[in-house]
Amino acid sequence: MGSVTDTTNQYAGKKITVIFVLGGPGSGKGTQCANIVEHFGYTHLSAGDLLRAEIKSGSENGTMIQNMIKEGKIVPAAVTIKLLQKAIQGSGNDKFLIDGFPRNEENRAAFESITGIVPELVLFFDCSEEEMEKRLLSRNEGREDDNIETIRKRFKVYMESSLPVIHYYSNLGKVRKIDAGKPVDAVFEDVKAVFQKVAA
Ligand SMILES: Nc1ncnc2c1ncn2[C@@H]1O[C@H](COP(=O)(O)OP(=O)(O)O)[C@@H](O)[C@H]1O
Ligand SMILES: Nc1ccn([C@@H]2O[C@H](COP(=O)(O)OP(=O)(O)O)[C@@H](O)[C@H]2O)c(=O)n1
Ligand SMILES: [Mg+2]
Repeated sequence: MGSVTDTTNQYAGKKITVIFVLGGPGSGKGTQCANIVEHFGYTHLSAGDLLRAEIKSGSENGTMIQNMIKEGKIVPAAVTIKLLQKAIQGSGNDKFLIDGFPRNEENRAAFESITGIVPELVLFFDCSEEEMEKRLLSRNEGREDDNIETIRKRFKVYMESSLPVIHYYSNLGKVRKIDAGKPVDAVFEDVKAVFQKVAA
């Protein structure tokens, strides 16, 4: 079941490895996860993507999720965790990058108590707000939250609620901090160095 020092997770009868990928909005989490998938065989689970898919599916939670994303707020943990559990169970893989989760203390504590899963590592993409803002404003994915008003709210939530989660894992010695302000390929060089050290 796992404890804070044991990263051998038994989940639904299977041994699995989980890496949390954290960093501010626009720090490059999704971009680097795509590279990691290609080179290291992980399955990428983006909490934001799962929530957006849930809105599109017409689920009863859809309107609530949509409103929260538009306001840059964090959706209740129970909702996001259910989506992550379904994705883990349906994947057939045993190695996961969980991108954009946990984003606050409620996410973190609920995930640990509901799933018993403890992350092997936390990749932290460290990037200046100025650079993140520039990237988000030119992301062009048609997202309802990539406008300057919502971006400012997301930065505030990041500073107040998400950074403490990174500090929590930092105190456990699990955080690998990456300078995410560099070009994509240079960031991936640093990411690769971390993954080459992760036990197979
Ligand atoms: N290192 C980088 N340098 C410049 N632009 C980047 C870099 N990494 C990602 N981007 C671009 O910035 C935007 C945000 O990246 P994304 O991976 O979606 O970040 P996140 O998932 O952390 O919000 C995208 O348009 C992406 O193409
Ligand atoms: N754990 C999470 C992750 C995302 N979200 C919501 O989804 C939005 C977009 O998350 P995302 O991870 O796709 O955003 P980026 O950091 O990739 O820009 C967040 O601002 C939250 O409103 C959430 O509520 N809980
Ligand atoms: Mg993303």
